[in-house]
Parts: sequence; C-alpha cells; structure tokens
Amino acid sequence: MSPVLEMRGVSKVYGEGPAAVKALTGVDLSVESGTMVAVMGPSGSGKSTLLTIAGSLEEPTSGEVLVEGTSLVGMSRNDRARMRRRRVGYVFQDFNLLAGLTAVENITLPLELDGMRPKAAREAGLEALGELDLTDRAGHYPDELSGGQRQRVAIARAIVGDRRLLLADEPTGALDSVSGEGVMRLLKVACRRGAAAVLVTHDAHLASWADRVVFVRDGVVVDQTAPPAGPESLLAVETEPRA
Ligand SMILES: Nc1ncnc2c1ncn2[C@@H]1O[C@H](COP(=O)(O)OP(=O)(O)OP(=O)(O)O)[C@@H](O)[C@H]1O
Repeated sequence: MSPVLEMRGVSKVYGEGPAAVKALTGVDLSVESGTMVAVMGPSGSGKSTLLTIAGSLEEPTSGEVLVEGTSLVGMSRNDRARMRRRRVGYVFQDFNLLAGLTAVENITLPLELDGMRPKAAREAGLEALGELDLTDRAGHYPDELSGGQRQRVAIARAIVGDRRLLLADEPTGALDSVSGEGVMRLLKVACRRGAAAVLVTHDAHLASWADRVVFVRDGVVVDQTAPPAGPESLLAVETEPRA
C-alpha cells in the first residue's frame, strides 16, 4: 500500500537572487497510514514550510509530493484544491475558526464546499463533535467557547469526512498541558483509524506521542528516530478506536 504522504527530494526556495532563502533542501519523508510523525527543529529550520508543502498549500521549487500514491505535480489547481478538501485536515495553532459561524457550521463548511448536502454535512459535523464530547456546544460561536473547546472544534473539522492526512502546526500551543494532551490523544485516535499525521512541535514531551521524530536543521532532515517511550505507550488501550 502506498504511504499516505510521500515527499521525494523536496526543496523550497523563497525569493530570488541575493535575497533567496533556501527553506528546504532535498527532503524525503514517508508517512504510512496509522502513523504519527513529529517534526522538530530550531526556529527557522523549515518545519512549517515542510508542513505547508505536504498539504499542498504551497508548491515545492523542486521534488515531488504524493498523497495516497497520487503525485500533486501536474495536477490542476482545481483537482489539487479538491484533494486538499477531501483528504487533508489542518490544525493550526490559532485554530482558524470563522467567528461568524457556529461550531458545527465551522466543521460542515468544507464538506458543503465540496458538494455534500447540508443535511448530510450537518450529520457528519454533529457526529465529529459528539466524538469530541462537544455535542452541547454545536450551536455556540467560537467566542462562546473556551480555548480547549475551540481547539477540539478545529480538530473535529480536521478529521471529519474521509481525511487521511492530518497536518498540525503546534496544535497545542495555546492550551494548558491537560488540554494539550487531549489534543494529542485525539490525533492519535484518528491515526488508529487509518489516518497519517504530521505534527510540528517544539515540545519534546508532545513529540513523545509520535511513532517517529524527524529533526530538521537549515532545511535538511538531519535525523529520524523513534521517540523515547512516552505517554503513548501508557495509552495504548485508551486510544483504541471505538466500536
Ligand atoms: N513566505 C516566505 N517568504 C520568504 N521566506 C520565507 C517564507 N516563509 C518562510 N520563509 C523562510 O524560510 C525559512 C524556514 O521558515 P519556516 O517558517 O518553515 O521555519 P520553522 O522551522 O517553521 O520556524 P518556526 O519554528 O520559527 O515557526 C526561514 O528562514 C523563513 O524566514
């Protein structure tokens, strides 16, 4: 089976001439279904660039990105946008919830944009909220939710539908450590159900939830290791998919 995400020799240069910045150089990364990879490295090393290229929000200068075996190179802009909406879920530090939409509307918007009927989208949205114990907040607006609840809505939006690739950039950044662990648990559950996740973090404790840690320095992957035994090993039972 193809990996959910494969990056082959990916390089990214921002700008031109003397102002050019080599953000990534020759990055190879493969993430299988069921696997969470944490990306760590100093500030400016290229972690966010790696994530945005993996999610096709940005194009590499050279190299290739494949999602479920399909190369994004040469794909039309529309096809790429459709693939992104259907297959890729993003969780960013600032949540990116739309203030004028309720929790459930924030989740269903991408589904409806993708052509799902409003009723079916709403059912899927409510189910995703239910999985995150947020059913009673479905009709609340983002400013009526706590930081942890907003983050769970952002995660529900990322995992709703048939998303196979979850990309998270410091997803626990604004949360206390208990809520942060909750976020990691949810991402882990999504992986157990077959998703692949790539998580950028500065936090070694959070990285210990991952199956693999990738270290980036000056745009180059310098090391890939298994993390030390962390909380994940203690949660093997708790994070099993629900029947
Ligand atoms: N749009 C852009 N235009 C020009 N340079 C950019 C752009 N985005 C990123 N860079 C540069 O590319 C390099 C990698 O940036 P990136 O944001 O990927 O690093 P990072 O590891 O995520 O950093 P941090 O941990 O501080 O978020 C940096 O030198 C940055 O200044």
